[in-house]
Amino acid sequence: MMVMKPVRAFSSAPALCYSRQQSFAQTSRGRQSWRRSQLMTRLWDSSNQEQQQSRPLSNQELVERRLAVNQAKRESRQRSVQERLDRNMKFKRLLHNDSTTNSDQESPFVVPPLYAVKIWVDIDLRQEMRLSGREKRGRVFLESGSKGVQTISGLHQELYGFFSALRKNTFLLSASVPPITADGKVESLPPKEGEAWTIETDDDVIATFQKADEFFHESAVKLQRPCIQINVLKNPNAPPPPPPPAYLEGMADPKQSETMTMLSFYAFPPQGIEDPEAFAFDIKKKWKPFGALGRVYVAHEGVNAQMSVPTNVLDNFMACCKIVPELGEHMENGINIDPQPLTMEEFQSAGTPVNQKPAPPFRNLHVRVRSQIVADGLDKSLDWQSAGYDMPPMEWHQKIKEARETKDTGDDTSSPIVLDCRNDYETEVGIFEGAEPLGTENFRDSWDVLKDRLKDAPKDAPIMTYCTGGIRCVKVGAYLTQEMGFTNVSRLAGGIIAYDRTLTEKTEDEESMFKGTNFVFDGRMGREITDDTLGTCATCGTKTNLVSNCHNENCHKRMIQCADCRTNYHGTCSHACKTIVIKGQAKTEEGSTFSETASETSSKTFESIDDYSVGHSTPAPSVYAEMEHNTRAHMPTGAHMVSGATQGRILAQLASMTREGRILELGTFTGYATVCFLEGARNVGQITGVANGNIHSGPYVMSLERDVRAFNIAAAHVQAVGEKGLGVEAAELVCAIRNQEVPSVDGDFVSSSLDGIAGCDLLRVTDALATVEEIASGNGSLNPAPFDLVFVDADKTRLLDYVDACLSNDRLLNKGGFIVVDNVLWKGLVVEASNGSFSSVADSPDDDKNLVKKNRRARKLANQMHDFNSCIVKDDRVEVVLFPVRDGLSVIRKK
Ligand SMILES: C[S@@+](CC[C@H](N)C(=O)[O-])C[C@H]1O[C@@H](n2cnc3c(N)ncnc32)[C@H](O)[C@@H]1O
Repeated sequence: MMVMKPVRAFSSAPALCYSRQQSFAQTSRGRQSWRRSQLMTRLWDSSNQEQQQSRPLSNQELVERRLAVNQAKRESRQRSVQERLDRNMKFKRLLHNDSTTNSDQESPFVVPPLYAVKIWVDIDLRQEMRLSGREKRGRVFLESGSKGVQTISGLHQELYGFFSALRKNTFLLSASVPPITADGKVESLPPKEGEAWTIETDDDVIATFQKADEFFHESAVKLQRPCIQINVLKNPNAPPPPPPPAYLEGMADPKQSETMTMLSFYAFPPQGIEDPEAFAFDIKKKWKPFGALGRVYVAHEGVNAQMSVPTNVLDNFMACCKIVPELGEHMENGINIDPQPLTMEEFQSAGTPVNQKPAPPFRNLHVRVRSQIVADGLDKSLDWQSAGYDMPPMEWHQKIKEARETKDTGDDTSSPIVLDCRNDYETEVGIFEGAEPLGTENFRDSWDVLKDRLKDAPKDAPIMTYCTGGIRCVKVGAYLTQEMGFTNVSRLAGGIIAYDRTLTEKTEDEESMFKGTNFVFDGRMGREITDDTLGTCATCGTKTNLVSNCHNENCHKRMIQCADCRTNYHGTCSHACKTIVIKGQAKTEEGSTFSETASETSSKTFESIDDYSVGHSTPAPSVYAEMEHNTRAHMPTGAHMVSGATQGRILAQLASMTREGRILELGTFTGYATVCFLEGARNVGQITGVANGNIHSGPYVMSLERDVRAFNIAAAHVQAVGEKGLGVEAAELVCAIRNQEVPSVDGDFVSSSLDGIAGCDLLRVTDALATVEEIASGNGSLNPAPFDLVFVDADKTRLLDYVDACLSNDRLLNKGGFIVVDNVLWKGLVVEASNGSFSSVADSPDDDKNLVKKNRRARKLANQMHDFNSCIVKDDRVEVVLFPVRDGLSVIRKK
């Protein structure tokens, strides 16, 4: 678990940068940075400052510092939005009470005096601002009197809070008396000619609210409170929006691009990057229109980027990079472009598969601030501008060819020393002829290797270095010349990527001196340059050039592994990691397999009560983890719906406690809980001695599902369990489902049984509620013997109907039986629902439409869940215990 350090831990070098920041603060970017540094200065622990002054920021500190700044900004924005929302909510409640308890017009303001302000927005401005529905039908309540809005800036603030897209100086305000319908409803219509007055000054604001008061008292129609309409009009004199930068002119729509181009570049600008955070923020914003993806590192020393850009906007992207002062001419060798763009289809599967599914090389654009763009581990910074000769690829090609020929003649005394400055796993799958690998596991180890390798070399020995894209050789070149005193150092300009491209572009049928695969730092993990297979699978020893990272997050070792082993080992490097991945746990001893390793707990330390509780509960058989993995592989977007280990154990235990082990599940999904129930029902059968349970008697599970795909996966799972039980063999069988197309069930019905004791039927239905109501009515085709436990886990909006079907008579659920309802805490939001105000899913002006929609749905469901919980606890036909496990599980006993 990641533990956030307290803010105090940001002990970097405020005083060190202080004077520089003061002069820097005179520029506009400087001012931004200045404000940020001021904020940070407040966060720093002054007692630590002096001793920390000269220490450069560590990577971790930089990251934490950025997180803290962003967090502070987010919190402050959220606070102000929340305050507005709370206030409006409070007003609405007060107004509601007021209107229900006090309709006396003589004293309308029992609650704080409020104005109902209708907001009408000019059509042009509406379109420009792309207003949401709520904004178009604007209404706010503003307090009057000393707490109310009395100034023009106060009124502007209210409007900025209301319209997230409203920009300073782009609008004018006027006010008018709103039209009132005969039954007292306040409408919001465009103001009539000559009936509106402008609001420009504080006096206009006061006069406007006075007018509202007058209208309230004089209106022929009875009004609940004073109201006024504020009109937001487009300012004809507003300065035109700045023209788009030249590099965006005439740009194609990146979404229409048929191909993606992979590229990389780096820059070590001589002046460095003054404020990496501001730079990262700026550059991300600049690149947004291009739909670029990738991973970019920014540090004081420069920029290092691996990206993919839609090919139809590549020229615009490059033009944009050129005018950024820190990039531009400092992008050594320009932008390193992969010779062959990928079609969109190729791109979608060019990355390393995730959960055995195709994945693109990049999914997002990450621009991250680091302490260095290539971590070198040196204790001082060298002059990156002076790093030897940047040798053009064709010259390099000739030199390597000559070296080969010389070597063939047996005289290689004058040959250059060619050093491959990449790590061992990169060198293993591809290398230049005649090159010597440094054989490092990490770039930081290069210096000792170089010292050792070159200790006897004359200072004028020709040394040629290369790496993937050239950036590492800048550091190696600087080290060799400045620290070791070599005078004849050259580096392959643009690295292997540029070599490959240049050779392809400039020659026909010229033999590449680089053999094998060029490892690249994006999801492709390699680009084949020649078909030589040089690597050896670390797991089985066959020849392969495939490189991947171990899927066990705690290991993540980069390794060479063939496609078969990748599948068999679940993308991990060893049996140990495979077991961890399968079990979804973080710690297992080397060599253990699927076994239920309760003994591991004795030596384990625990980080939380949850961790401790899991560690001291009998572990679930490994087949369950396999089912979860299959769900993630085949239905990734719904994988969170699976009950999972903790809840699954509770469900199995509850099923084991029932009288006859008869369980009905509503919402099978991929069958995880179904198998838990089968396990419990089997346990009951083993005690009672009743076997071969079925729809009419004995231990039996019926589960209803409407989704075909989920149904098919669940069918495969329960059938595997029916065939192999719950042990290791079942785990292997279930695991095998992962890599195959799940077979479609012929029909809507699948039967299985666990250990010949507990029977199971999966039914595909159109609507579980209709089916249970039919069973409860006794008039349908299904007439199962009553169940002991009904697990309600289908649609969450009709819970009371499902429960009613269980309680209306005893056909569906036995007396003394249990109804178990999942998700009753709805991500903890029921607490906020019960308070009538949501803070964690409140709308914020910065939220995009999707988030607004998601939050609205979350609030709606939380309210419904709260209503259900409030209702069921008052129902005297049942007794309820709400367990705060996972997303909340209510166990309801039918009296
Ligand atoms: C939360 S998941 C069930 C998870 C499963 N019980 C488990 O614990 O692993 C809910 C499932 O109910 C299904 N569902 C939702 N509404 C339904 C309905 N009216 N009839 C049948 N199935 C429904 C969904 O397709 C989904 O697969």
